[in-house]
Amino acid sequence: MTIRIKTSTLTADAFAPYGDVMQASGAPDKMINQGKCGRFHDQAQLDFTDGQAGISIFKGEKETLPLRLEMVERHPMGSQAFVPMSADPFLVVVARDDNGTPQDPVAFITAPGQAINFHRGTWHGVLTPLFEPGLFAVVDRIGDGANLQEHWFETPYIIEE
Ligand SMILES: NC(=O)N[C@@H](O)C(=O)O
Ligand code: NI
Repeated sequence: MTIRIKTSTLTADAFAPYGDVMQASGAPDKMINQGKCGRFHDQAQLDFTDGQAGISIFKGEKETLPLRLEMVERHPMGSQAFVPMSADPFLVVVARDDNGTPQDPVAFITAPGQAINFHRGTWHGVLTPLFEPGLFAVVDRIGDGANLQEHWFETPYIIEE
C-alpha cells in the first residue's frame, strides 16, 4: 500500500530532531562591515570524523511533485549542509532512525533564503531542487571511509503538496 506524504513548511523547531535551519531571520547576531551587513552567526552544527570539511557545488536536476521517494541515505561520519545558490524553494526529506532503519519520513519545502544542515547520521532524501538550475553549495565531510549508507524502501512513498 503506497503511503502519501504531504509537504509542510520548514521551520527550525520542526527540523530540530534532524538538523539545523540556516536563515537570516529576526535581528542579526552582529552588525558588521561598518553597519552595512547583518551577521546571523554560527547557525549550523558542523561535525566530521577523521576527515575535513569540504565545500562542493551540486547542480541537481529539477524534480516536480508528486514525487516517488524510493530511498533515503545517511552519512555516519559527518554532517551535510545544503545551501541553495538561488532564492528558490527546495524539497527536504528526513526520517527518524529505528535501530538502523529509517521510519516515518517527513517532507518539508524550504522558504526562499533558507538553507539546511543534516546532523551526522540523519536519514535524508538526496538533494532535491524544485527549480532549475538547481545550484547548491554543499558542506560535508571529505575523507576516506564508509560515509554513505542507503536504504531503499520496499514500497516507495509518494510526496505531494
Ligand atoms: N552523495 C552525495 O554527494 N550527495 C548526497 O549525500 C545527498 O544527500 O545528495
Ligand atoms: Ni547526503
